[in-house]
Amino acid sequence: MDKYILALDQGTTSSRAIVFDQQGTIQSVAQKEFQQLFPKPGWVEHDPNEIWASQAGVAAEAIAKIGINGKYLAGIGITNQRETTIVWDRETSQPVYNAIVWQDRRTSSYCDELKAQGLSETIKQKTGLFIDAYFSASKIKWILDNVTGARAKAEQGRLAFGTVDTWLVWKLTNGKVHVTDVTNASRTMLYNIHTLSWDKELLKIFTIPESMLPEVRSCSEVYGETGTTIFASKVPIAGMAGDQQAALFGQACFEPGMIKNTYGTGCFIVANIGTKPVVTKDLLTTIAWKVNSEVTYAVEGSIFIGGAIIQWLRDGLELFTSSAQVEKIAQRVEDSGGVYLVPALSGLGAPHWDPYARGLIIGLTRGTTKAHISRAALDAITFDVKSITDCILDEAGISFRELRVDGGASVNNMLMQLQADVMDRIVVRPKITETTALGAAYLAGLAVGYWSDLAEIQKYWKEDKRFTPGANKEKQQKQFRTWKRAVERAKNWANEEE
Ligand SMILES: Nc1ncnc2c1ncn2[C@@H]1O[C@H](COP(=O)(O)OP(=O)(O)O)[C@@H](O)[C@H]1O
Ligand SMILES: O=P(O)(O)OC[C@H](O)CO
Repeated sequence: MDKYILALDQGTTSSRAIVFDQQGTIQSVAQKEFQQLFPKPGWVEHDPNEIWASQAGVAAEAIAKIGINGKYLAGIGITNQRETTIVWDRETSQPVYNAIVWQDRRTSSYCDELKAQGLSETIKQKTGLFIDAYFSASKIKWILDNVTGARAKAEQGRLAFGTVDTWLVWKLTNGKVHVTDVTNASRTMLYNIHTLSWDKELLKIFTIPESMLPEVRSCSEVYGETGTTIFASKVPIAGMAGDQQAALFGQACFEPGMIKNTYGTGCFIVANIGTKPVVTKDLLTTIAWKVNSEVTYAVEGSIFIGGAIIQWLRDGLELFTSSAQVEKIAQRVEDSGGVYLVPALSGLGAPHWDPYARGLIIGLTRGTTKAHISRAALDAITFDVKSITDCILDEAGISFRELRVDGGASVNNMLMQLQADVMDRIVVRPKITETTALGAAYLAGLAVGYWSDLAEIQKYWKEDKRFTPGANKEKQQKQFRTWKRAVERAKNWANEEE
């Protein structure tokens, strides 16, 4: 019987497990949503034990569906929602607090203090990141400062920190292995992307004991073996990368200048910039992957609300009952009828980095219908993405020909056409849009000799549909300029005095 690779894709709203064969074809999928906890406005948490239980459950289900067990797995690749922060007791493996999710804004005012101390430039130069509550460092500090006894225990070396990749490896190996990979490390705001090490000055600033941190490894190597409970035999864990970097890998964007966008809850536009970490004004510089001891860097534009704005029209405004309906409804009108939407529901990420911005719908008249609002929401997603690709062009000097797309909302053909129009660039959707899981599978497979090299992987990338800029492009570009005025009005809203 042939062997397979299992990818564990631990996302913000669900845990997924996908079995791939040697052609990179999906053989089996299992998925489970888990609880989103919102204890206070702006706070977002997950239960780490539920993350683990759901991930372990879907792993078992995915292999059972095709009647195999661990003996038929050549390796496991892990990919994960990034930045989300878990701190646990090394002895008991029990988390000391819930996972603080990347979307959580509780540390915004602490981040303002760091900015006021003039640390922005130092942190940007060392980590490639903007000071923002998005990243792990301020979340770890919050746990140490707010959970009774946590700081003392951490100082005694009794607590471990991990992003979700680290937590899953810890659980899969029964607490034997405490590692992360360079991509996840590069999102903590504690990792120096030039020296490729935890940065002592940053650890001091955030008052985090180094003993809590995992060992940082490459994205493609054997980190350890699983226990035998789920898989009935030991399986090498051999690949690891944050989900957006894994998607870049799964999209086979191996050459500098290649670029992808994932249209999920948020939108994450990531461009391969080669082996030198260029620090730009408005984008993040991050590690794309480390394979065979070579580090590849990327610039990234992170948009916090992407497909989630469609979810909000569905669940918050109840304009329709399934996200897919937005396309038909928006098609009822020729354009948004002068309505503009700024999806700043959790502040604005790149290129504005304004945690106090809030969502806005402007240009309403008595003639406005839900079709106009639906269209304005689709436009807004493409405008946000265009803001980032403009920065990638202007600041990183990347004049890409085509944008490779994936993620849940990339199935929306109208959205993809609008994207091509406003950017005046080709948009290409591959046959397999589960690129995040595929990237993790490739990384694991390369480490265990299941695939030979990048050239082989490149061959498995197949185009599904291509969207070419059309007749509408001037109109969309004009509306993009108007939309930018709306963005200015949404900025700093939650911070303004009465
Ligand atoms: N046809 C569609 N048109 C627009 N948005 C969609 C469509 N289908 C799904 N979405 C949006 O895509 C998102 C789900 O994408 P997915 O990649 O599964 O997200 P994640 O991995 O971030 O949980 C949801 O926010 C949903 O509203
Ligand atoms: O879980 P996703 O796909 O929404 O991705 C989350 C990102 O990794 C956050 O940086």
